[in-house]
Amino acid sequence: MTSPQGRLRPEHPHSRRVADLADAFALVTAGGAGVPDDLETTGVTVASGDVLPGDVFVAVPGARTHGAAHTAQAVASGAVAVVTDAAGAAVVAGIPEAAHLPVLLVEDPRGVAGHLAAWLHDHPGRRVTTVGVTGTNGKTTTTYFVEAALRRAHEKTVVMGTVELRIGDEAIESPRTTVEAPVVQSILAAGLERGATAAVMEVSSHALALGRMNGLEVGVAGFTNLQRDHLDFHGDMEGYFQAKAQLFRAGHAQRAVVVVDDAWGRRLAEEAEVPVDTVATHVGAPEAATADWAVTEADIGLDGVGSSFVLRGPDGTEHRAASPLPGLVNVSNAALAVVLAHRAGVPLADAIDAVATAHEIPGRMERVIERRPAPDERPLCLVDYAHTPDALVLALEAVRPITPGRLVIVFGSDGDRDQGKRPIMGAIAARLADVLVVTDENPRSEDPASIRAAILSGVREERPDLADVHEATSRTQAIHDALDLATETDTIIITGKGHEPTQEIAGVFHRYNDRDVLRAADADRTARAHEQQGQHA
Ligand SMILES: CC(=O)N[C@H]1[C@@H](OP(=O)(O)OP(=O)(O)OC[C@H]2O[C@@H](n3ccc(=O)[nH]c3=O)[C@H](O)[C@@H]2O)O[C@H](CO)[C@@H](O)[C@@H]1O[C@H](C)C(=O)N[C@@H](C)C(=O)N[C@H](CCC(=O)O)C(=O)O
Ligand SMILES: Nc1ncnc2c1ncn2[C@@H]1O[C@H](COP(=O)(O)OP(=O)(O)OP(=O)(O)O)[C@@H](O)[C@H]1O
Repeated sequence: MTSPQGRLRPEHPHSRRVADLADAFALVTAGGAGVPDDLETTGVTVASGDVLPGDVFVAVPGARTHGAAHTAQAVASGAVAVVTDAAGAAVVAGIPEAAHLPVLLVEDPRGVAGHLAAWLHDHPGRRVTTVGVTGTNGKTTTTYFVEAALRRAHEKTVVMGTVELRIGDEAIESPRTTVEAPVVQSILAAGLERGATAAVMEVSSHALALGRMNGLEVGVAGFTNLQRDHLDFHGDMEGYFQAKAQLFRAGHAQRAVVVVDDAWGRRLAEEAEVPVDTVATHVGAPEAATADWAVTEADIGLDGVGSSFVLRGPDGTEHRAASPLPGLVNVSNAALAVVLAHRAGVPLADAIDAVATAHEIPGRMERVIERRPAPDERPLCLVDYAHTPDALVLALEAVRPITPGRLVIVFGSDGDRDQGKRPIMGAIAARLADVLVVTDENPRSEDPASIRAAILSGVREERPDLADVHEATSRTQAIHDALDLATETDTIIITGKGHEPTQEIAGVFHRYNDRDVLRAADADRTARAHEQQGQHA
């Protein structure tokens, strides 16, 4: 079966000789067998399940398996050659289906994969305007803000991120925040083929640590912030910072825009190897005096939801701007996006105008049910992706000012991920929300009840009597419970899963989406109300 990513490959890919690829990267063949002179390739992949006929299969050693062990599947799908390390070549030598294939040796197959793909597709990243956004929180929101601005100057754009992979209006679900390096290159190549002239992408720390950006030098790199997350992978904050910092080295970006609200951003701006625009987004903070760009005023509550703000530019000129989404964090994201898009060539006024009206960002403070008075009587219901302690604080603080009644939160915490944050998240919710419904997020291989217990231990620190604290053993039930508990003056915020289309429980991905469940629960209540009215009539 072809991976859906195949749909975002170029329809008419460059065809290049495998011998030229070997020459270009000084690759030697394992065991002395040569590369047939007329052997051509049209694609590169690191995943055997994604191979299309004509691909070079780059077999990468991983934490779980060596890609080389999956060469038979790659061959069956039409791989024409294998690039791998010595250990991989030894594995391939034992696979009869691969006996006819040239095997090219390289020390670091994962590191070279993006460069091979960039070479094959003739460096598509050099022929489109590119923006990459990294940081713990705000990547998705900022990316969509930037895309809205880029669209003022480019008819067709490419978006790659957590929510989707999209060329113009053609989108597929994204398997992760940043796809493998050869996929980045083939999507850019497909974008160019279909007339896209600009691309904006989210860049995760995993991507930087695992070479997924190799082969691409983005035009402008953006940094939002660095907060506790992914310590299971990076070990400590220093390791996490160093991974992010790679995007700001020569060869990875031409220039950068860095939010300097936190100490990590200030350090990054100092250590970056490329020209940097600094942006201070906290009104009155000391950084505002020295940053190139600064938010000098911000008012929450524009249209009852978003915020208006003033952005001072490097020449001292003040620009009136706005964020369409609630909370000061989105002022931060909007300010960063405006400067990123401007540095990527969009006139400043157009960038400001476009960002101010970029409402639709899936699962990011998404307004799913509007506040409605009786007879319907519904609370305002938001779906938000906050899944780190800092993001949770900011999300709850953003929603408090637009909540006349009680703040109701439905939340959980991921299984098989940083365990330390569970009680911290519980304590934050207990402190900043009024009513808590503790439930599951993606339990993965863990026992869901023990994850909830860890969250509840943090809740108890703040609220020993567990008043207004509920536990629901399914997320769907939790959402129904929240709707039962809330009245029209309350706000329900469902955090942690955002746009996610599935819930992973015990190794199985179930179709699940907070927004859809919320809408169904809302429709269910409406139907029940009508039924009751019918009975009373
Ligand atoms: C920690 C991490 O990122 N691991 C990635 C890493 O896994 P790994 O080194 O263990 O690789 P492996 O599974 O042993 O496989 C080795 C090689 O064999 C290949 N293979 C494997 C099986 C097979 O049948 N056929 C095949 O070809 C794989 O494609 C791979 O190239 O390399 C694999 C492919 O090369 C990735 O699939 C895998 O991402 C896993 C799925 C993952 O969950 N990554 C997450 C943590 C991630 O990257 N998240 C960030 C966002 C984080 C955030 O901000 O929230 C992201 O960018 O999405
Ligand atoms: N600039 C910011 N600073 C802190 N928190 C933020 C910021 N922007 C957004 N958030 C919070 O973090 C959550 C995630 O936002 P968003 O999806 O834009 O970030 P992300 O970096 O893409 O996260 P992920 O990589 O986990 O998808 C939001 O729902 C919001 O609550």
